Amino acid sequence: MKHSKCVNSEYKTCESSLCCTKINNFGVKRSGTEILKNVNLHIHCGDLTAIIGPNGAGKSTLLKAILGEITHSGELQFLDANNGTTRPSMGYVPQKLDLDSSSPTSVLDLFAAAHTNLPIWFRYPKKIRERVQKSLSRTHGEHLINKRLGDLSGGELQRVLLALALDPIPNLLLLDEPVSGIDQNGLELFYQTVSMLRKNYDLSIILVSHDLNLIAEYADRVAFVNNHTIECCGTPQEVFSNEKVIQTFGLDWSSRFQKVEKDRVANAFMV
Ligand SMILES: Nc1ncnc2c1ncn2[C@@H]1O[C@H](COP(=O)(O)OP(=O)(O)OP(=O)(O)O)[C@@H](O)[C@H]1O
Repeated sequence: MKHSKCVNSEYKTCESSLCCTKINNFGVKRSGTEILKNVNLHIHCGDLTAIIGPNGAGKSTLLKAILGEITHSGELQFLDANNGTTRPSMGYVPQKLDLDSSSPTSVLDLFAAAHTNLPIWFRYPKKIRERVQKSLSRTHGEHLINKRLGDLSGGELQRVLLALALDPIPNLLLLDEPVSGIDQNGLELFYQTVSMLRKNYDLSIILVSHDLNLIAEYADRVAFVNNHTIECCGTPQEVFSNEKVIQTFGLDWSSRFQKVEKDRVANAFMV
């Protein structure tokens, strides 16, 4: 079988898009141990880039380094055709959140705390409630506004955190997919929402993911993190037919992609 040759991180030239984020030569050491080295990645506006890799490969570490939450070497650039080179604004949804499930804090309180200096025993101005309602509608979570955070299901909490990360709309959205607490339907809905958001807002999205089926369906690009670096990057089809990826996940996806391509051609003739 012929495997695709993946080139570390480069897949499009920045000139082809109005903006892009460049991760240049990132390295991370924690407690004296090298977690990541020579990580290079270019993300274009409107692209959903999935980060995959085995457990402990450094996927969450990469997101935290991009956020500036942990120290790293290398640099992050945001190139915007209109504004030149700047630092991108970022939204982030973590993999897990340690919530006190007995706390009376509501979804509205959470947003108000992020957007105002008002103590939570104050009655919120109407415009705050309207802004939160609008934010939640982006992820189909309007009905959750008065719910206690501790009462939200895994999928509902994910929708609330996604809405919060999108207010205001960032240049770069970083999502660490939860590995527990969300069922398959909830995950599918999450991917559909993310996919729709990137189109509507021309957002650059980096998503750490464990669900290869959903990535194959929704991601524009995939980066495979292994042995402390990005070993392979390209379209889902390119990455899933790479030998190292097949070995790591024990899967051969080439027949699946041939079927997807056959269905696409068949559908095109039926129109
Ligand atoms: N604060 C820390 N100090 C030292 N090592 C750490 C620290 N945080 C994480 N690590 C190590 O860094 C490596 C990468 O962790 P990370 O959480 O980024 O992996 P991951 O690819 O996101 O894993 P998973 O798929 O299991 O979520 C792991 O070996 C982890 O033990």
